[in-house]
This record gives sequence, structure tokens and C-alpha cells, in this order.
Amino acid sequence: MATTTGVNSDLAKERNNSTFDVEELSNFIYRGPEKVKRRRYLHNLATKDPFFRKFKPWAFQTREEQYEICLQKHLYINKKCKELNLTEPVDKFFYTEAAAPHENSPIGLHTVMFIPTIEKQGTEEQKKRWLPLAESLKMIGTYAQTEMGHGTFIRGLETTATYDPRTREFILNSPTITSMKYWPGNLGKTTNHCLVMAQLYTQGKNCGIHMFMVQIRDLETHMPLAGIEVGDIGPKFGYGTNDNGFLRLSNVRIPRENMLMRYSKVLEDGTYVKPPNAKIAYGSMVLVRAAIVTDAARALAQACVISIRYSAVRRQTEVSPGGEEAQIIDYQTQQYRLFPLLATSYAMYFAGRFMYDFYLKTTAEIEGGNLDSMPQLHAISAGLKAFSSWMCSAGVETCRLCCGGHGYSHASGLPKIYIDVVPGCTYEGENNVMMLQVARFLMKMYGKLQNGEALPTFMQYMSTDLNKKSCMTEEVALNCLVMAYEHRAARMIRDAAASMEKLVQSGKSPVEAWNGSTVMLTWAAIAHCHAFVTKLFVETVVKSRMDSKVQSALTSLCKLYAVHGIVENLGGFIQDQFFDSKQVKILQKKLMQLLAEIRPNAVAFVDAFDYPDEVLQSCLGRYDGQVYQALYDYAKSSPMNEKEVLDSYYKYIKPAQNGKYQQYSKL
Ligand SMILES: CCCCCCCC/C=C\CCCCCCCCCCCCCCCC(=O)SCCNC(=O)CCNC(=O)[C@H](O)C(C)(C)COP(=O)(O)OP(=O)(O)OC[C@H]1O[C@@H](n2cnc3c(N)ncnc32)[C@H](O)[C@@H]1OP(=O)(O)O
Ligand SMILES: Cc1cc2nc3c(=O)[nH]c(=O)nc-3n(C[C@H](O)[C@H](O)[C@H](O)COP(=O)(O)OP(=O)(O)OC[C@H]3O[C@@H](n4cnc5c(N)ncnc54)[C@H](O)[C@@H]3O)c2cc1C
Repeated sequence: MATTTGVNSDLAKERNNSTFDVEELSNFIYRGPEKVKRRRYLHNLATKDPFFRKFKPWAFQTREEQYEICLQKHLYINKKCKELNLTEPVDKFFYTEAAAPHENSPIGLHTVMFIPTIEKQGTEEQKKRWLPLAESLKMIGTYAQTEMGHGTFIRGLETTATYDPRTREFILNSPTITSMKYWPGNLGKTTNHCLVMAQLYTQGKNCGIHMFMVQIRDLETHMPLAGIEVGDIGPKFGYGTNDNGFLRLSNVRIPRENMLMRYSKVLEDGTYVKPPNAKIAYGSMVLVRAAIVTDAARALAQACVISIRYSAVRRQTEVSPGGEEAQIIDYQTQQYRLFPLLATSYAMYFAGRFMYDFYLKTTAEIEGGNLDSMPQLHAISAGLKAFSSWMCSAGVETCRLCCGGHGYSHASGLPKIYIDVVPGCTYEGENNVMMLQVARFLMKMYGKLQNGEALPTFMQYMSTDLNKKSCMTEEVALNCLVMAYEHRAARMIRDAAASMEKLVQSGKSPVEAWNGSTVMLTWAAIAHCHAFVTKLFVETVVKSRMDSKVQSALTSLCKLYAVHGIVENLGGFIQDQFFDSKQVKILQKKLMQLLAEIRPNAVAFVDAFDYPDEVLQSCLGRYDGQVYQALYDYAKSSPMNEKEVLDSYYKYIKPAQNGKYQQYSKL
């Protein structure tokens, strides 16, 4: 019988049975005890602040309330960050994730893209002019790039900015319905400015897409300015807290100084000055792609906390007649669905950590004038963004399904996590398109390999001998696993290149050959990302200093990640007989062994993520495991239960019971 107070006894047992100290693992995940302490301090500041607790739960709010409440929370977060002098992005991130978990900010784009774009693409003078206004929220802005007709193909954007040398102004126009800006976050009702991506025309020539600062609303009345039509695009799959918007521009004049001119310029007479690399204007997208990796990992980690704790508490079905019902976590099928996701959440966390460091290092080089690493940064960020958002979105959904009926309720917290993470597959570059960008890079690398040119370190695996067979033995060594992933990726890259070559030889143009090979190219890009993430996970557990018990447990988890990925994608690993059937059996057996090995540590692994209940906002994922009382309290708090008999009973049910349907004929 489950108790209704204290920690659920099954969960308490799980915690006693783990083989390592949870605190040691938290220290490793968050890069040391001091950082764990700091993170807890920031979480506490938010979760203990009565301001955030005064609102009704998100799932009981109307769309308008979702927007309004979330806006209040984020403006308060903004104020508190200033008061508390939280200037580091990591500090703001931890404070915010606890203050408004999975509630997308109505001023989020202002922080995540508007300010960074000014910082990175603006001249010193522009930064001086706009940043203080943006910091004080006098200017609230967004990143308005996508149009109704074009999101992916940004060179095809239709919005125009035509330079008029007589007045030294740009004239902005949305010439067609499809050219209307559509989707930008916070655009509909919140922002008074936006950075508009538009085709620049000067001296009668099109110079490609560039960024322009456009004021769209009056700073006092907040009314749209002349020539501006702006509004909210309506309800979506999620993101109800966010006023994604539309914007139509009709002959809107802005001063020449409003074009972001750090790299490209239009001189007073209309002369155009090119940037050192046209893609430098895509920098803000790269920043957000890099951030999405950590964001996706966090979503899957939280979903794993909820579903694994719940699986330890939930009992269902007598295993032997008349016996005790088993904890559902003891069913091998439950373990097979959840533990690889647990492993994936760690893999993605480490990938996010890597991505963040790599982004900072490479952008520092770019800022210093060295653009050599831009293609690598683009390929890695596009690939990891797509791979992580795909894996984590699908993983969150599986976690939800693993919670049975209760997973379908907002009480589980899982639907909210899902609708927050899944747009990451679309925004900031649709995932298939991002994978094709990776493939483009891989094909270039393949060309270099053919020409005997040097490859960057992370691509050197491509020169592997594809006739070699796997070194896998019963031990299932980590290095053999990494080699398997690299072998598969190298072969798929070669096969995609061969497919293109064959099409060209058959008389197709290079573009046709590319289009005729995009499925194979995407396979190759995914295989490359899978190899990259696996290798990173292996290197993290093998090379990092950590407590030995933690290392041993984490090694099993890492092995599970790698073995499961092979077993689930077996075709790609045996296509060229890299593994023989004996080795396949070894891997399948190992997979089952690893599930059993991880079983005693499953709860400890999720506890180590150290998410307080206030952040999880889940009746099923509570630290104390008192899920049933929590579900009952949640149901009782539903506004549907405020009245014993609803008005609709008198209005509709009762008359129907009496055979009266007149009210419908009025419609
Ligand atoms: C362990 C845990 C620790 C925890 C620590 C926590 C710390 C965290 C701290 C901070 C984290 C903060 C987290 C915050 C979380 C926030 C996340 C979520 C925020 C959500 C906000 C939502 C925002 C959504 C906004 C948007 O969607 S904006 C719109 C985005 N749009 C797109 O992305 C469009 C996609 N399309 C394109 O990018 C391009 O059109 C294209 C597909 C790339 C093609 O471009 P184009 O046509 O110009 O290319 P081509 O002419 O064909 O040329 C291709 C060549 O160009 C090169 N290229 C392309 N792009 C780039 C680039 N960006 N950089 C460099 N080079 C580029 C390409 O490689 C080709 O080169 P070539 O040599 O082959 O020719
Ligand atoms: C929640 C949310 C927030 C957003 N916020 C912003 C924002 O703040 N600012 C902003 O500017 N935009 C924003 N967007 C827009 C977003 O960036 C775009 O939706 C995204 O870039 C995808 O473009 P699209 O919608 O045009 O998709 P499409 O390109 O029309 O994609 C449709 C399908 O076509 C396929 N496809 C397209 N091109 C190719 C190709 N070349 N090769 C193969 N397949 C292809 C895709 O894979 C996809 O399956 C947001 C979107 C969402 C959902």
C-alpha cells in the first residue's frame, strides 16, 4: 500500500540501492560543487519567491492569460536579474528555468536574438544608440526574418529595403501577401521594434538580404506606426504564452543608419560595401541553434526524471498469480523504452556543453577577424541542433507514453515539456534542411579526402579503411563502439557521394544529382551526428576526472547509449558486413545486460539532474513519489470542479433530457 506522506517507500528503496553518490554525479554534470551550489541558489531564489506562486497553473489559463501571466513573470525576472546583478547567461538561464518553466517568454526573442544581433552585427555607434534602450526595455524587439511564403530559403525573402540617396533613407515594403513577416516571436503585440531581414536594393541593384532596425509601434501609445500592419497569428500547437506575429510594411521609411552595418554597408551616395563573408549575417541563427542543444537536453532530462520516478512508484499487474504487483520499472519493455532515453539525455547534455564552449571559442575568433572556422561552426551547430531536437522531442513523447493514462494529463507536466521542445525541430532551420547543410559540408570534406588534403580533426574518421571489420568482442569495448559509428558514417558519406557521382555520369546536372541523393545525404548527416555525439559521450566518461563509482555507472550508461543506437539502426551497421551475426548477438545480449545493470541506478541518475519539484511541475515526477495524492489534489483544483453543478447542465443537458432542443434552432 502506498503511504500518502513522507517519501514513497519504493522510491526510498531505489535511492538506498544506488551504487554511487548522487551529489558526486550532480557535481560532474554541472561542472563542480561550486556551480551546483550556485545553480541551487538561483533555483531557490525563484522557487521560493512568492511572486511566481501567485498565479493559477498554466494548464488552467486561457491563451490570453497564458500570455499576460507569462509576460508578468518575465518582466519580473528581468527586474530581479538586474537587482541581483545576474549578468552571466548561465545564471539567467538557471534562474529563468525555475521561475517560468517551459513557458516561452513574450520578451524571449528580445533577449535571445534582438539584443545579440545588435551586439554582433551593429557598429559601435549603433550599439551605443540601441543597447541602453533595449536593456531598459524602452525598445522591445524581435528578429523578423521568416515570411509567410519563405522560412527556409532566406535568399528568397521578398521584403524589400530600397535605398533613397536623396533622403538617405531606406524604404521598406512587403510587396506581396507571401512577403508578410509571419511567425517572429513576440512580434504580434509586445514589441515596438524589430530587426527586419530584407532584400537590399541600392543604385538599382539587388545586394541580397540584410538586417534593418524598424520601429513598428509608437513608444508612448504602443499603436502601430503609419505603414505598419501587425498582429498575433493566432493559437498554435503550443507556445500560447508567445505572441508570434505577422507584419506588413508599406513604404516605411527608416534612416540609412538603421541598416546593421558592422560588416556590410551602404554609403551615403548608395555605394554598397560587401561583408568579408556573406553568411556572417546568419550569426544570430547560429547562436540560437547552439543554445537549442542544451534546451533540448534539458527537456528530455526533465521528462526522464518524471517518467523514471513515476515508473519506480507505479505498480501494475501481478507478475505471479496472487503476488505483489510489480513496479513498472521492473518490466524489461519499460526499461528498454526509458533507459536509452536516460542515456540520451546525458549524451545531449554533454553535447550541449560542448556546443556552448565551441560556440564561444569560435565566435571569439570570428570577432577577431579570423573567419576560418565559420563553416565548421555552421555544420556542427546545424547538425547538433537538428539531431538533439529530433532525439529529445521523440524521447519526451516516449516518456509521456511510458506513464500510461496519467501521462496524457497536464498533471504529469509532460505535455507542456513536449510542446515547448518540439518546435525546436522547425524553428531556427527545419531539421531536414539543417541536415542537408551538414551533408553539404560532409561532401566538401569527402572531396578534400579524395584530393589528399588535410581534414579537421573531427572529420579524420572519414579516412578509415571501409574494408575493415569490427573489433567487437564479448567485452563490448567503448572504442569498438565508437569505431562502429564512425565506420557507418564514413560508409554512408561515401555512398551518398557515389550516388551523386553516378547521377552526374548518367547526364544529370550537379543540382539534379544533389536532389536525387538527398535521402542518402540526410542518412549520412544523421549518421555523422550520431557518431559525433557518441564519441563525445565516450570521451567525456573516459577522459574526465570524477568519482570512480560515478565513472563506473556513467560508463554503463554511455555503453547503453552506444549499443542501443546500433541495435535500433542495425541495417546501417551490417550493410557491408562490418558486424557479423555473432557480433550482432553479442550486442543484443549486452543491451539486455546493460538494462539490468542500470536498473538499480535509474532513480539516482535522474535525481542527479537536481531539478526541484517546482521546476518539474509534475504530479508524477515529485521527489517524494506521492503521486496519487498529488493527482487527486490536482483534479480537485480544476476550475471545472469549482461548482458541483455547471450552468451547462441547466442550459443543455436538462432540456435535452426533457426532449427540448429549441435552443439549437436559434443558431
Ligand atoms: C551540462 C549542462 C550545462 C547547462 C549550462 C546551461 C548554460 C546555458 C546558457 C545559456 C543557454 C541559453 C539557452 C537558451 C535556450 C533558448 C533556446 C530556445 C529559444 C527559442 C527561440 C525561438 C527562436 C526561433 C527564431 C527563428 O526561427 S529565426 C528564423 C530562423 N530561420 C532559419 O533558420 C532559416 C534556415 N535557413 C538558412 O539558414 C539558410 O537559408 C540555409 C538553409 C542555410 C541556406 O542559406 P543560403 O541559401 O544563403 O545558402 P547558399 O547560398 O545555398 O550557400 C550555402 C553556403 O553557405 C554556408 N552557410 C549557410 N549558413 C551558414 C552559416 N550560418 N554560417 C556559415 N556558413 C553558412 C553553407 O555552409 C554553404 O557553404 P558552401 O561553402 O558549401 O557554399
Ligand atoms: C514556434 C516558432 C517560433 C518561431 N519564431 C521565429 C522568429 O522569432 N523569427 C523568425 O524569423 N522565424 C520564426 N519562426 C519561423 C521558423 O524559423 C520557420 O518556420 C523555419 O525556419 C522553417 O521554415 P518554413 O516554415 O518556411 O518551412 P518550409 O521551408 O516551408 O518547410 C516545409 C517542409 O519543406 C521541407 N523543405 C523546405 N526546403 C527544403 C529543401 N531545400 N530541401 C529539402 N526539404 C525542404 C522541409 O524539410 C519541411 O519538411 C518560428 C517558427 C515557430 C514554429
